[in-house]
Formats: sequence, structure tokens, C-alpha cells
Amino acid sequence: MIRKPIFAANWKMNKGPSETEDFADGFLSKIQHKTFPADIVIAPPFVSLAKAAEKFGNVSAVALAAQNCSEHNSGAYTGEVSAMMLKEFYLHYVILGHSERRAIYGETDETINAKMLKAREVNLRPIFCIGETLEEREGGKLEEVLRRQVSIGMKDLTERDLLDTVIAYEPVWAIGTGVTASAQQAQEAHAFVRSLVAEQFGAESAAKIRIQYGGSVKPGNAAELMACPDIDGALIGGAALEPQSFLDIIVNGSK
Ligand SMILES: O=C[C@H](O)COP(=O)(O)O
Repeated sequence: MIRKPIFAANWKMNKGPSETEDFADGFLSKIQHKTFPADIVIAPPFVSLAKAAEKFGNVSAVALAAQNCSEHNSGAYTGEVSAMMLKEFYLHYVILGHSERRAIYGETDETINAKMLKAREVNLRPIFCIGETLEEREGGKLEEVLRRQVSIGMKDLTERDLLDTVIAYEPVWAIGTGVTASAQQAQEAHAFVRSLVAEQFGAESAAKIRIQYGGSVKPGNAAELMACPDIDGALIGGAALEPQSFLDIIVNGSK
């Protein structure tokens, strides 16, 4: 099964509109007249989405993502943004269940599942993040944690939803730490996650779904990680804040 790799830049709480414009100008000048055998996604903060849409709206090589959405449609939820509102920015993707949302903002598997279903109601494609902490890995709980995150987080998705969903496996201990999972550790976890999707949705869907790796991906380690058979791209934080570094990851990691 050939799966097109997908490289997504998660800027987290970095880059307001003016820095977004600077990045876009730099990145666009580097990718013009080039084609890539991969999908490229950029996820700026909410307040920079309008500027990103202005710069990338007509660029077919680049899709935009939000970093979160509400599990509600509208109402008295101060500070929240609904999937329906995001859709107006011509976004294609939304990152859901990132470990920072889980750990810092207390998002549960059930909340994340509700957000996944809201995103799908308006045809946003979830980049659904899962991954274990170091304590969980060292305590022998890797498989138990991934099983729980997948079975609850992806509950009630249809086969069509699944085709539009990307899973991002991000071991929490590798995020922003400079410590990357070895290619072998990452491949083992990805193969296990794919087997979980097969159990829940069938072998055909499991063979089609793209599973990104995230956690200290850099231009120098992208090729080795992406060479693994079950790794279909990357979700990149720090190294995607600079146009050349993001581009180098895409080029080095495209297989
Ligand atoms: O969403 C991206 C991940 O949290 C990875 O972040 P990082 O590349 O800075 O380790």
C-alpha cells in the first residue's frame, strides 16, 4: 500500500500574523516551481489563520490546519472556537488531542473524541495525536495507553471519516526535548497503532490510514524515520518554525 507522506508544521503558540507573513514569504519563495511527493500542512495559532489563508489560500501545495477546536457548536464557551467557525478559513485539517492539550488543559479521550466528531461534521480532517509518557513507557504501559487513546478517541468514526483522518504518534518524552525515538522504537509503535486501527476498523482501512511520527524531528533524522514502513510523515514543532528547516525535513523525509 502506497500512502502519500504528510508533513505538518505545528507552530504551537508561536508566530502572530506578522511573523506568519514573514514565514510565508520565505517558504513560498523556496517552494515555487517545485512539486513534492508529499502533503504539506501548516498549523498556525488561531489569530494567524487569516494571514495564513491570505498567503497560502491559492497555493495548492500547502494546506492549513488549526491546532484545536471546541467539542461544541456555539454558545457560552469563553475562549473557544468551533469547527464550523474554522471551516470559514478554508482550513483542511485540525490537530486534535495533542499531548500539550491533554497534559496542560486536561483534555480526556472522551473530549477529544467529541472534538473529532465535530470536526468531521464539517469535513475537517483530524490530525489525531496519541502517545505515551516516559513513565508509561518505562512502566510497560505503552500498548495499554495507545489502545485506550485509539479506541476512545476514534470511537464512532465512519470508514469515510477514517480515510480523512491522520494519526500522529508522538511519544511525549520526545516532544521538544531533542530526544527522538529511535527508528526502531517509532516503527514498532506505528505498527502497533496500525494493528489497533485494523482491530477497530478492519485491515483495509488500517492499510490506508496515514500515521505520522512526531517528537524532535529534524532535517538530520527525517530520512531514517521516514524510511520505516509504517511511518507516513511527521508532525513537527520546533524545527518547522523556520522555512528552510521545515523544507529540508519535507525533502529529506519524502520517499
Ligand atoms: O506537534 C508537534 C510535536 O509536539 C513535536 O514537537 P517538536 O518537534 O518540537 O518536538
